[in-house]
Amino acid sequence: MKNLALDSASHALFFDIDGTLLDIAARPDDVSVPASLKTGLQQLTRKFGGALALVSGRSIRDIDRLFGDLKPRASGCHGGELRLLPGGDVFMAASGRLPPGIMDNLKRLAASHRGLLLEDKGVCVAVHYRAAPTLGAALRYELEGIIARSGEVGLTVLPGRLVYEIKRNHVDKGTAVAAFMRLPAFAGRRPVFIGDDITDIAAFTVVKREGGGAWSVGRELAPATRIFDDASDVRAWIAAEARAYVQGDARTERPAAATTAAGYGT
Ligand SMILES: O=P(O)(O)OC[C@H]1O[C@H](O[C@H]2O[C@H](CO)[C@@H](O)[C@H](O)[C@H]2O)[C@H](O)[C@@H](O)[C@@H]1O
Ligand SMILES: [Mg+2]
Repeated sequence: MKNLALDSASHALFFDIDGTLLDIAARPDDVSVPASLKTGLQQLTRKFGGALALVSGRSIRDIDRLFGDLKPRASGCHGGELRLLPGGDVFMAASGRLPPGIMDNLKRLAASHRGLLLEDKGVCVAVHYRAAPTLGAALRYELEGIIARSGEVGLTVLPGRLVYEIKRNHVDKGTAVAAFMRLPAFAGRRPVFIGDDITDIAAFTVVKREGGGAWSVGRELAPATRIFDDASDVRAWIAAEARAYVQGDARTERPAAATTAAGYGT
């Protein structure tokens, strides 16, 4: 773990989930969320005056299944869903579910290839091929064909870690970060985004434009500067930052600005 002290009064934090906070597992449901991570994120949220959000390809419903009571500010489905306030309402930044015709074709495709797993997330869908890694390029070709033949415009195939995501192309993790940065709890702060995948590059680009930090996990992902070795390295950093806050370490901490009684800004 590197020594990366951030000023909690002037930075905002954004975390990707899979591969960044959580270790990669064979299937989406196989991941585990350590209790210490939930506690650490809760403490960091207070430390940074509420300026913390999870920005994921998972749906917010799935994020809540994993993180339980935390109910953080979050974006799901690669910018397609937004929950701007902790525990608040989720609204769709992308326009509706994928058309039934496309879903039917995706189901047929998944049923005809051993090892494919369809994850229907509502405003986006993931086609996982971790159990059939050699399908990669051919699968992408098939997916682009399904979209083209549907006549639906504005959809894109986004490659991730042994997965292709089908999503609306007017939203991404960058549009999600920009939406959070307009909120009072975030405005004027320098955003730091931590992510592990090419699906995070849109967010890296936005935080760099805002004068913030783009930190990747496990590999170089321009324009990010690689900082963390893996997800356990990120979790250790969160735990250390949270510990310093709880212990009131006078050398690194300043009172968080504009927090409510619950510790969350607006
Ligand atoms: O943006 P993220 O928070 O990183 O989410 C990206 C996708 O993560 C999940 O899939 C990935 O992680 C799984 C569990 O480790 C793994 O089995 C799979 O191969 C990975 O692609 C999630 O299932 C997707 O919905 C997210 O979009
Ligand atoms: Mg990730």
